[in-house]
Amino acid sequence: MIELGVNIDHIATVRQARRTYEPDPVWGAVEAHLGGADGITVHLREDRRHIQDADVRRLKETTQIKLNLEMAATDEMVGIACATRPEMAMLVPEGRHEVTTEGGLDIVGQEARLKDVIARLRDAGITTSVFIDAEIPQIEAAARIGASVCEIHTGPYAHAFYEKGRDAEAPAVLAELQKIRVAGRAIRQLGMRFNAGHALNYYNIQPVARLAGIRELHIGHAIVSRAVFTGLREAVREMKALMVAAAANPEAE
Ligand SMILES: CC(=O)[C@@H](O)[C@H](O)COP(=O)(O)O
Ligand SMILES: NCC(=O)COP(=O)(O)O
Repeated sequence: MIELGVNIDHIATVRQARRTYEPDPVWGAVEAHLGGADGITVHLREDRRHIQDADVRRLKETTQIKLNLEMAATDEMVGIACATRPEMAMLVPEGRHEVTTEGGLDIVGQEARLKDVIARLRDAGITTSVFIDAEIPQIEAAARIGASVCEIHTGPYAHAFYEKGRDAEAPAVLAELQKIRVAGRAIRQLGMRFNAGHALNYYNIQPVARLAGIRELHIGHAIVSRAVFTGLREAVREMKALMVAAAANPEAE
């Protein structure tokens, strides 16, 4: 069964706009769970622009579904992850001036250091994931450093989909989807779990959810945006229904 991890960063973004106590991401996690989420994702950024350290601790204590902590591969973040022990930690690249994550992690260029980070997380009992572009050298490097999961960056696919008038059959969209498909095959052949995420929404989700062997999709901005108008539980329910319907007719292997 395909799983949905709901990224609740932007509940904290609204809270931090006033540096106050509401809306509370922990309430968001409960609502997402009740809407059918299989997991909760938060990105504890080095600049703490949205999610705060205390949020991660409170989520770990209260959330009854899996917690996925997105983090830069720094000593500070590894320390927080090992102390908090989320079910999964995903290494992501971070730029101080980016609005959101702009690309996948370059594992090839820093294998020895990332291998050590992955080992420290694994020794703490945390499932290790890496956020990477749909490129075979990065997938092979992920396997070499001992990652258990690869989350393929779906941003290029999502941007092509939007730019081509939300036409899922446009050649540029099909080309980006094909890169994710090929990446997924390589990830599975190397014995890792095939996840995907970034900029997925209610319109572009189904071709990705149909890919052979896809296990988990992480979606935040689109769900929290819709939740402003429908409530989070309903926004999660609608996304999960689209995913499950698509995954019921998966692509052939
Ligand atoms: C790794 C990824 O694709 C996103 O989840 C991103 O890291 C979320 O961070 P923001 O919520 O700050 O955009
Ligand atoms: N890792 C991707 C994620 O958690 C959600 O990304 P987005 O849907 O907020 O772009």
